[in-house]
Amino acid sequence: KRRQHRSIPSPPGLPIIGNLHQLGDLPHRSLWKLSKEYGPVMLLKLGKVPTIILSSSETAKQALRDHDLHCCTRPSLAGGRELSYNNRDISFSPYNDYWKELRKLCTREIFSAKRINSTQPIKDEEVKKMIHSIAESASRKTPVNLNEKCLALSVSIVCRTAFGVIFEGNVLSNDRFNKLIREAFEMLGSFSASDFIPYIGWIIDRLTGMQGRREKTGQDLDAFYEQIIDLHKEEKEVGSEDFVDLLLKLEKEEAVVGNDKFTRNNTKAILMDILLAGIETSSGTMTWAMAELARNPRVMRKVQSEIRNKFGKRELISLEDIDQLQYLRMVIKETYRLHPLAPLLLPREVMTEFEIDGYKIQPKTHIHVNIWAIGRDPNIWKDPEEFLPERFFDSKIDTKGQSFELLAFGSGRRICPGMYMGETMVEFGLANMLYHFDWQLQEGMEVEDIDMEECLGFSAGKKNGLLLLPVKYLDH
Ligand code: HEM
Repeated sequence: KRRQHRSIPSPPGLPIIGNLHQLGDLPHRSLWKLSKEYGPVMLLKLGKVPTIILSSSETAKQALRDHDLHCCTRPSLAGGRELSYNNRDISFSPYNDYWKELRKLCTREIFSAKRINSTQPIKDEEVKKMIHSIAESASRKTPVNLNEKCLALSVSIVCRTAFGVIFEGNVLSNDRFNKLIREAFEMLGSFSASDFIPYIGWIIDRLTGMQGRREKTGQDLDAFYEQIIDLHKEEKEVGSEDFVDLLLKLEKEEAVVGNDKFTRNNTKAILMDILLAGIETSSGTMTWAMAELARNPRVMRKVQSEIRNKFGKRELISLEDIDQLQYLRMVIKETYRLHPLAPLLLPREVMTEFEIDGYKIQPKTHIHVNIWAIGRDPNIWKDPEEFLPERFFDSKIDTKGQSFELLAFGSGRRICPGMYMGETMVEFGLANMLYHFDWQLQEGMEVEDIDMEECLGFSAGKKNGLLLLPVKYLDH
């Protein structure tokens, strides 16, 4: 009760910009350090915007479970607005009837286990292609860039299963596409002055070139969606339509979703969600897992033995097989703990006042949950900096949104709807890469030389290429 009258701990800021300068290049790390001094509920002023940072599993639980309904809308931010055709997608839409209906529709048509499992033959084909291309590098004894391999795998799986198009030879070149996705992520992840600094913020965005980059990224992505839509011009037989056909049908019928008449912009906004939310997250998780395994040869040997001893000689480790791979699952959980791809989740905005730890949180305040900090909390995890999958042995902690120690997919109403799609892609890709190849460091390199630098901004992917030498297992 006494605490209710205290103000929320808050690091001192500067006039106009408040605490913006304290975010640094890697905000999740800067905020983690600040939280050690100011505690698990911390109030920052980002320019004019009050922002709460939650850095413990207990405070995350209070916000995302106990008070989810008070804070499950999203703030409208310049980057998201530009790329989502004015928040017409799922991720950036405010909490309203449009979001509810759209999320339901996408869950039924694309995210459900039934839909995902029905696309397994496509995934089998794409994983076989990947194994084949890695095997070529193995026979030439040339290293493989795992960032690129994992990205190519998620791009081709998502483009084929969700958009019904084969990526290679049909849409953008690999290089241009990868750059575009990276740039889009940076746009969504960077703090934009116009969101936080009244009156002059938009001038700053113009002077720094931020506004120009945002518009260019928006235009390039728009051209990409046009290509996908063009590939869907021909009418298909009933029953053979894919997800894009369904969206185009909604447009044609002038369907009303929530209170919004469904137009071409709605279609494109939804394509953006799948593209940006689905590809980098899955490929980034696979890359981090491979980097950690390369740095921890004991764990690498153990996970490979599990897969190889269970299944003997196989062309492909199938999705059903993966149910038996308990240690692989632990390796993936440990990767989510240390390298969550959305380390601050997506921002939420408070709709009605509520309390966390006795502190009053006011409407319009933004909320970030620092799951990167929670993954390193020594009160929860013994030796938190160590990659130790065994910590999940006999543990009930999972990533489904009820274990607030491990929130890689978020929790509450805004939990990631693509969780099953993402998890199966990661498990399937990793199981096969680990089964078919041994992975060696390049000559002259030691495990300590593997760099673990993160990308700038809000998505914490691996910044530099992970180059490892594949050696075909069955040739041994
Ligand atoms: C390993 C893979 C993935 C990870 C780690 C991941 C993680 C996340 C996280 C942390 C959020 C924010 C949750 C919150 O704010 O509480 C999110 C939201 C979202 N994700 Fe994922 N995701 C993955 C895969 C996917 C895939 C494959 C798709 C779709 C193809 C997808 C679509 C979405 C969408 C649409 C949202 C916004 C949900 C909303 O605001 O209602 N994700 N994801």
